[in-house]
Amino acid sequence: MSMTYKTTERPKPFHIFVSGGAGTGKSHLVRTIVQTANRILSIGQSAEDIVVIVCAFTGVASFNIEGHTLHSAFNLPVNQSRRDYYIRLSSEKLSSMRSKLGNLSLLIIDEISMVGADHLYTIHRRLSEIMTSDEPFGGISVIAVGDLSQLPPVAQKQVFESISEPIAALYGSIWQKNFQLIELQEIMRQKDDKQFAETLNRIRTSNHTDDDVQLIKSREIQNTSTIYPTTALHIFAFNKDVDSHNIEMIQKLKEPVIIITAIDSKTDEQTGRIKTFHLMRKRSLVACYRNYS
Ligand SMILES: Nc1ncnc2c1ncn2[C@@H]1O[C@H](COP(=O)(O)OP(=O)(O)OP(=O)(O)O)[C@@H](O)[C@H]1O
Repeated sequence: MSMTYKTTERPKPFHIFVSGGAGTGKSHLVRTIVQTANRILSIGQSAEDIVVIVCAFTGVASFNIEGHTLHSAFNLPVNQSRRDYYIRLSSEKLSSMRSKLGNLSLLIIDEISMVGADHLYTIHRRLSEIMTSDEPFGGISVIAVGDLSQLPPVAQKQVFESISEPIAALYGSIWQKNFQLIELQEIMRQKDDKQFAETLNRIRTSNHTDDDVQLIKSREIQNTSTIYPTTALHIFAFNKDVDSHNIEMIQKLKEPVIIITAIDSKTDEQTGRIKTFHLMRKRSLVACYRNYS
C-alpha cells in the first residue's frame, strides 16, 4: 500500500474506539499504528517533538505498551475521581506542557475500559488547555483501544456514562458524541492459544460452555501440591491477601531484610497516600503500582 501525505495539511481530528475480544490483535494493531503514525507525522518535525503519545491508565498497562501513564503524560491530579471540577495547570506547568506536547497530533489510550468518564473529560480539558482550543481533546486525534467488558474503572463511572461535573454534563458525553467504534472480530492467536482465546471470548459474553468450564478447571491446582508454581503471578481480590502473600514470599527468601522508608513530604490526598515503608529482601520481586513523581 502506498500513502502520500502533505505536511502542510493537518489531518482533520478523528476519534476512534478500537474494540475486540481476547487475541483479536488490538495490541498488534496499536504497535503498527504507532510506528506508521510516528513515521508519517514526524516529517518536518525535530527529533525531540512528540507527535504521537501512547498512554494507559495503570502503570502496568503503560509498561506493557512502552507508553506513559495518563497521569504522568498529562499531569493529572492523583485523586481526580474524588472531585467534580477541573483543576487548571499553573502557568509554569502549562508552559512546560506546551513545549513538551505542542506538536502532538495523535493520542493513543490503551486499556480504555479502566479510564473513567471523569478522567476522559479531564484529558479533554487538559489537551484543550495545552492546545488553546475548544475542539474535543484540543483538536488532537484520539484512538482508544480496549474491551469494555474487561476491567472497569476504580471508583468512577465507565467512560461512556455521564460525567460528575454538573454543567459540563449538560453538553452530553464526550465519548458518545465523538468516538466511532471499530470492532476487531477475528481471533489472531494460534493453536492452543486460540482455543484459550475462544474460551475467554465466550466467558466475556456469558456464553461459555461446559467444555470451557472443564478447560479452566483442568488448570486448577492447590497450593499444597508439590508442583504448585509459587513464583507464578498471583492475583487476589483484596489488598490484605496481597500483603500476606507478599510477606510470605519475602520470608521464604534467605537474604537479609531491607526496609526502605519512603518520605512523603506532603501527606495529603494529592500524594496518593504512598505507604511509608517497604519491607523486602535481596531478590524480592517488586511491582511499582503508584505514580512516584
Ligand atoms: N494481523 C495479524 N496478523 C498476524 N498475526 C497477528 C495479527 N494481529 C495479531 N496477531 C498475533 O495474534 C496474537 C494476539 O494479538 P494481540 O496480543 O495483539 O491481541 P489482543 O487483542 O491485544 O489480545 P488481548 O486482549 O488478549 O491482550 C499475537 O501473537 C499477535 O502477534
